[in-house]
Amino acid sequence: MGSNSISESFKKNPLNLSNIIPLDFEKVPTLPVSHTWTLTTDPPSVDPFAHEPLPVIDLNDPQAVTLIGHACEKWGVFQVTNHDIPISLLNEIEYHSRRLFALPAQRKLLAVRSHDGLTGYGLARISTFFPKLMWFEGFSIMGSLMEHASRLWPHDHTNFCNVMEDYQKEMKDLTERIIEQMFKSLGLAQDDVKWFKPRNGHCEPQAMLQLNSYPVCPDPRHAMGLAPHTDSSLVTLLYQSSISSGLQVLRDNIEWVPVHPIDGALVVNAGDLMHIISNGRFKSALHRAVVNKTHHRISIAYFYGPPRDIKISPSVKLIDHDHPILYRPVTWKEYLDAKATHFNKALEFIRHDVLVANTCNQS
Ligand SMILES: C=C1C[C@]23C[C@H]1CC[C@H]2[C@@]12CCC[C@@](C)(C(=O)O1)[C@H]2[C@@H]3C(=O)O
Ligand SMILES: O=C(O)CCC(=O)C(=O)O
Ligand SMILES: [Fe+2]
Repeated sequence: MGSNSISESFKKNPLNLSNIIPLDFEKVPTLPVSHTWTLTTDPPSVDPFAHEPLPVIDLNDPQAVTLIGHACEKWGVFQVTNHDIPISLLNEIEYHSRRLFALPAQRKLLAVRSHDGLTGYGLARISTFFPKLMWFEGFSIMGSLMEHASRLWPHDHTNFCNVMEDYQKEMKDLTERIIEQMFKSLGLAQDDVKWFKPRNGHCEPQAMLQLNSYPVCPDPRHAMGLAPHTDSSLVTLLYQSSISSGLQVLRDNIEWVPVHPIDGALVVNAGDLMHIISNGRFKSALHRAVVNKTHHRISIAYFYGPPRDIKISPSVKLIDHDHPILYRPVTWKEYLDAKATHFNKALEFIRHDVLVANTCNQS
């Protein structure tokens, strides 16, 4: 793979084993100190009628483009219905994810992610930035899966692999449909974002699939499922099974608002790269996942990003006297490098006006 593929970023920013290997959650009756957070994750005291609710958009709505634009400006997150992903496929991916996480810990560790790799079992990459560990285990998939899957199920991984592959194909098409609508709402046409779905098609987007598992937790108020972060992608599509909620979005920098699961709906997250292209017009929302005492929660995130070597920068159409350019061009790989060092300050690091300072630091 070329030096600008996102997996190069994981090689360059390897993790420590203690930030990869999850706890054997079934074996701990109480919350260990290593997983006890000082802040409580109490349910937000939001008056459901005090604010505009998080948008739910019917993709067949003739107004969909406008609605998506508004949702991205106000929230950076929304849910979509009528997306044409068969419910049977959503059920299947949930079934296979649950089957994976239900394996004994020792078995799962046979497929653990390497310290500089992407595919495999482990904690979230952002774990390094927090003093406490998360009540979380994940399985990341980028590119070929066979090797890891056959360690989990030596004789019986074909179904798992097929479902993961089908799901990624469907997600790619849907994500591109939604991105097209986002671009439209910004007034951008095919010619303004040439790398996106090029007609000759030799410029493949990079994407990765992440199965998230939040086991039942003995003390959810003092635990964290997935700590607050923004997604580094262009767009992330999240399927959260309707069994239990857990995803929350920070509204106006003040309060955590739950994203209630809607049967068969998908959550769309505008990522940091979309924020950059839109020159700050679209939010990439800070979100987190909390855990609970009764239900093992599963979610499946599909991160979509530009092809390697493609520099993402604010669209010239969105820059004018009143809207000066905010960010300098970055590839996804460069952005992930910045994220691996600066985490939630990565966007500040690539601000256009700090260009000189950064260049000096690197030399
Ligand atoms: C393509 C991506 C998106 C990454 C980084 C890279 C590979 C791993 C992804 C996740 C998956 C789990 C949540 C997250 C926050 C994490 O810790 O690792 C994601 C992160 C990001 O959105 O920054
Ligand atoms: O599990 C969730 O609801 C959130 C997952 C998430 O934010 C992610 O995978 O980036
Ligand atoms: Fe996320």
